[in-house]
Amino acid sequence: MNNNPFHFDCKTSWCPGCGNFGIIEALKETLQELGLKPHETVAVSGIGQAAKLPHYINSNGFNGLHGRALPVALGIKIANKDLTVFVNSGDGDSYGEGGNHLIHNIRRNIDITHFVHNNQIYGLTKGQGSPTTALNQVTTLQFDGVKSYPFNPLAFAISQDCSFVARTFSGDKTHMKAMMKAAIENKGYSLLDILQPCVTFNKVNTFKWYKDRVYYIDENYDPYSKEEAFKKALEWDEGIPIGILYRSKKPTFIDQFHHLKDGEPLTKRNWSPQDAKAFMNEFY
Ligand SMILES: Cc1ncc(C[n+]2csc(CCOP(=O)(O)OP(=O)(O)O)c2C)c(N)n1
Repeated sequence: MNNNPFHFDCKTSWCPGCGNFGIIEALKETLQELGLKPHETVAVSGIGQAAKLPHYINSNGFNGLHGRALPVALGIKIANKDLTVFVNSGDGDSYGEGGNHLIHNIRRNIDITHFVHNNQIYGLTKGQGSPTTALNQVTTLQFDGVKSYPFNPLAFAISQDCSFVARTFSGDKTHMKAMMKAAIENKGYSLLDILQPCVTFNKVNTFKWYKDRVYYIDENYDPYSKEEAFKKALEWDEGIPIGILYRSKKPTFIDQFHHLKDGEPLTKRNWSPQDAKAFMNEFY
């Protein structure tokens, strides 16, 4: 008997040993420990193995098109600012097909949390190189190795003054929960990159590979220093820092529009045509 209100008794189509199991358990426990109720939360995703998560958790959910989780999450949050909205999607969905939305979500700073299940491969479509696959790594499609240079999501987010930038590892539940809690509590767009092995299609970045490299960021580290954060984000091969790399203080998207910020969530208002016009005028 599982007493977590976010627990949904169902079968998954994830492979035995997949990092997604640890991630969903950590997420359910974090949401419960934050005192949230399922009806107050929305899990949003795109397409992929990670993106199946909204099907397996007892919250509201929206499974969008590939790469389109962020604009859906943004729309939901604007429509009902009282909801806790989080995105769970893969590195392909988030940094490849959804890369353009990543840029503009960082700019807008909407108050949502983005959990990227980063297994450094396209899992659902059977092992092609993703934006975070290492250079020259042989995959099921790139027989001669990947010839595109890998994307560094954290360095990119830091360079754009993202509100919250952190990394964790799916083999460390305590750390994952601490990062998830901090990310959800942050007011603004929070990017949490979760290193996660794909046991079937990525034979390089295994549990052991990550375990041998990850190290905790020192507790005296100052996440408000952009220079330090950038240096941390560039570390990889000899040691992979996990923890909060960067925070920046800036207003959220909703806080900058009094029509959105003040009063009831949009979904609870009685709209007259004049109200709707005034509302739209603020945006254009
Ligand atoms: C526009 C579009 N392009 C490509 C696809 C095919 N496709 C579906 S899922 C996927 C890869 C998913 O990989 P990732 O986001 O890393 O998640 P994972 O399955 O590894 O969890 C691709 C390429 C699609 N459905 N739509």
